[in-house]
Amino acid sequence: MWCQRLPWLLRGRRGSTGRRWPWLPRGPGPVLAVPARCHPTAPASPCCAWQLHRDHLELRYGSTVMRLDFVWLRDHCRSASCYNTKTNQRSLDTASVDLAIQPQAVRVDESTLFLTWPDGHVTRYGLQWLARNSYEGQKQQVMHPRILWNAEIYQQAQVPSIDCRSFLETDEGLKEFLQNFLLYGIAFVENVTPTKEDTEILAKRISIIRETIYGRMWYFTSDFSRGDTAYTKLALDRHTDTTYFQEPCGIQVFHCLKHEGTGGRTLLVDGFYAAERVLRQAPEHFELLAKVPLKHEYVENVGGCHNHMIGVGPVLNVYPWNNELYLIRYNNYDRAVINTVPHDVVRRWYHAHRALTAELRRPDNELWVKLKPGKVLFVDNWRVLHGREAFTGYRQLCGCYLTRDDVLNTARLLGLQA
Ligand SMILES: C[N+](C)(C)CCCC[C@H](N)C(=O)O
Ligand SMILES: O=C(O)CCC(=O)C(=O)O
Ligand SMILES: [Fe+2]
Repeated sequence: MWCQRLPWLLRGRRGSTGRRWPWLPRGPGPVLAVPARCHPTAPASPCCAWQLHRDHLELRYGSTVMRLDFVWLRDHCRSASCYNTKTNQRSLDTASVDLAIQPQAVRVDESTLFLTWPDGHVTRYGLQWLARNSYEGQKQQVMHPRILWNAEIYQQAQVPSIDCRSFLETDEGLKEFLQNFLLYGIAFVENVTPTKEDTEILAKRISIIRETIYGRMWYFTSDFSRGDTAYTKLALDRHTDTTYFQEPCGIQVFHCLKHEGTGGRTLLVDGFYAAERVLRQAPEHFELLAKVPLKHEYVENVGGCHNHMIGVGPVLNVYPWNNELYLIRYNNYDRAVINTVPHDVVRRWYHAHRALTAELRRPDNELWVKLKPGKVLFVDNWRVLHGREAFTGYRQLCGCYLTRDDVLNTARLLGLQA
C-alpha cells in the first residue's frame, strides 16, 4: 500500500520544513520516467503530494485525494486550442485523444499542475480547480444546499413572504425569494393582484412557463371539466404532480383567486425530510424506493380531452455519485399497475412504501396553509408534496408549472448555489 509510506498521510498536513519526500511508484516497475514526490508548498497553501500510476495521477491537495485519469486530464485541458473561453465550450475533439495517453512530464508548483503530453502540448490546471472539479471533490459536496423541515422547523424559521413589488422590481427581492425557495422547497409572494394575468407575470419573472396538457396558465374549479379529482371538491391526500411525465414538472405555482365556502386548506409536506428519516431508520427501505422503477399513468377521456401519459422512475431519485436525493415521485392516485417489479421484491417494496407513507403522514410533518387571494405559493414539485382539504362552495385556483432548469438558471445568475 503506497499510502503507508506517504509522509503526508502519516503526518496529516505537510510540515513547514519544505523538505521533499522522494517517492517511487510501486508495482511492477516504474511506468513513467517522472518521479512522483510531495512538493513543498507556500506555507499558506494546502499541502500537495502526487504520484503517477499507469493510467492516472494521484494528487493530494489539502484533505482531498484525487485520482485523475490521464485521458480525463487531456480532455479537460483549458488551453486556448482546447477550450473556447468566450463560449465556455470544448474545442478539443475528445475522440482524437489516444485512450492510452500518458504525460511525458509532470510538474506541480504551489498552485498549478503542469502536464506535457507526447506531442508537446502543455496543459495547466489550477489545483483549486482540480479539487473542486474532481470526482472526489464533487462527492464531498452537495449539489443543492437545503433545510429539511417539519411543521415546527418551518414555522420557527419564520421565513418571510416576499412583497410582490420587491419580487418584480428588485434583484434583492427576487434573490431572497429564490433563496427561500431553494432552501425550503416552498416560497410565497404576497400583495399580488388576484388575476391570472398578474400570476403569469410573477411566474415569468423566474422562469419559462411549462405548458402541459393542462395548458399554460390554468384556472380550475370543481367543475370536473377534466378527468382528475383535482377538479372536484374532494380532499386530496399529499402527492406530487405529473408523476406520469418522464420528467415531472419542477415547480408548481398556486394562486387561489376566490373561495366562498369552507375547508379547502392546502397541505404541504417536505418529502425529503420524510425520506431522510426513512434512510436513518431503515436504509434498506430507502434503497428499495431508490432502485425499484415504477410507472405512473394519466388516462383521461372526459369531454374533448383524451390523454394517455406514462412516466417511469423510482419513488426516490438520487444522484449516483453521492446518494443525494433530488426528486421524489409520490402519487398514490396516479401510480400505475406494478408490473416492472419481480415477485420476490414486490412485498418488500410495499413495506418500504408504507414506511415512507407513515413518515409523510406524521401530523408533525404537515404544514397547513389557507391560500388567500393575493398570496401566491410556489412549490418545488420534486421535493414538497401538496394536498388539500375537502371544501364547500365556489373555489377558483389559477397557476402554472415552471421548468425547473429555468428557475435554477435564474437563481445561479443571482449568485445562488442551485
Ligand atoms: C394543477 N392542475 C389542476 C392543472 C392539474 C392537476 C393534475 C392532477 C394530477 N392528478 C397530478 O397529480 O398530476
Ligand atoms: O385544489 C388544490 O388546492 C390543489 C389540487 C391539486 O393537487 C393540484 O391542482 O395539483
Ligand atoms: Fe396536485
